[in-house]
Amino acid sequence: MVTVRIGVIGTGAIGTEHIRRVEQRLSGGKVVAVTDISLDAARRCINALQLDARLYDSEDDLLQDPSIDAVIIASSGPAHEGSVLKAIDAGKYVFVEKPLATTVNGCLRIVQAEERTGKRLIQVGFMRRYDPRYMALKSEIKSGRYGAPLIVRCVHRNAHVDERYTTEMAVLDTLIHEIDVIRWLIGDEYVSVQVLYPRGTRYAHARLQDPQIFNLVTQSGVVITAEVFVNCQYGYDIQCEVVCEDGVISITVPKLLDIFRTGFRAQPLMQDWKLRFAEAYDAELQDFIDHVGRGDEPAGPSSVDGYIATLVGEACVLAQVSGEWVTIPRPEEDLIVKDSLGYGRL
Ligand SMILES: NC(=O)C1=CN([C@@H]2O[C@H](COP(=O)(O)OP(=O)(O)OC[C@H]3O[C@@H](n4cnc5c(N)ncnc54)[C@H](O)[C@@H]3O)[C@@H](O)[C@H]2O)C=CC1
Ligand SMILES: O=C1[C@H](O)[C@H](O)[C@@H](O)[C@H](O)[C@H]1O
Repeated sequence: MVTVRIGVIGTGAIGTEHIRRVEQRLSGGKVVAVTDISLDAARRCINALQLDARLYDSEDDLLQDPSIDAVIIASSGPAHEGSVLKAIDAGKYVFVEKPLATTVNGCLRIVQAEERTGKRLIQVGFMRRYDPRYMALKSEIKSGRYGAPLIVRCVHRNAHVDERYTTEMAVLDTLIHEIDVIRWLIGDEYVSVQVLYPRGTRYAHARLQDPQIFNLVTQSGVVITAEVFVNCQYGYDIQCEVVCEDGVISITVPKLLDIFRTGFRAQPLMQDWKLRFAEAYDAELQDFIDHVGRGDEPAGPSSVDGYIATLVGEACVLAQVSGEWVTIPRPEEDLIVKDSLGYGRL
């Protein structure tokens, strides 16, 4: 096992978190280079984490460094396609935050470019597949003890978002986690989607519909109701309940503490994704580093998973605009075959 030398493109919120975990918590990896479209952001990250890493003026320069084995792409979503394609061209392994790309065609360009190399290079940051609660939920469903899944109810609530967050971002920035993790949980593909807009909260800015309810149907007829509410005020609340023929299985809200005081019992709630999914982020990146360090191909969520998530996401955006039920195109047949052969399946 060699130490995987990592370059990071995008040193914002999650980029900095990923660098911190590689440097301070995980094994087998070292961040040796960083870049960001804002060099100040990259310098702040190097200083804050006291990194022994080279600052590159651009991703092009970073990707030309032959000593770099792999890159973590944690820039803003619209930038992912270009960076991933350049990284594939430079022969680097790639861990890319979701979404793989913000358009279906962009995802297909990536899948085809990766395929031309003859090996798997990409892992997508769908970390919920590595969350102990989602893993336990999947294991219970797969056991068959509860019969077939019939209905899935999800809640994805953030306390607040800022003015940059738009109605459409509720899909490729937020709901995309449910889109990926539910198809992984129940092993089924989506066929249609409808969006409902309940009465809007006064806390949402003028250009944001909030909350939103996404109703999705799968090939086997499972109905998924996913609530996205990004100004819920009280905290970061991620829920998932699977109703099966012989029982109901749901993910519990993680308990930090039980606080007792006169007349009250309270449990503090997590306020954002960093803490709620800390174990999952560590596990997904450790998995990536372990595979690359052994000379194996990444085995986590694949470029095909990223393509399918954006394909479904595009249909969700159409449903947001039309207010009608939208048919979700079937993923390209050969890609499904490849994916069904365990390509990127955990
Ligand atoms: N898996 C998860 O739970 C989470 C995933 N994300 C994803 O991670 C990505 C980044 O999100 P945040 O860190 O919250 O955003 P952020 O805005 O805090 O950071 C993005 C960084 O990328 C840089 N950047 C933008 N365009 C660039 C380009 N073309 N080249 C290089 N750097 C560029 C920006 O200057 C900024 O420093 C997004 O795709 C987001 O969806 C974010 C939060 C949680
Ligand atoms: O990927 C993420 C985070 O994991 C949160 O769940 C979302 O609410 C956020 O919008 C997104 O960036």
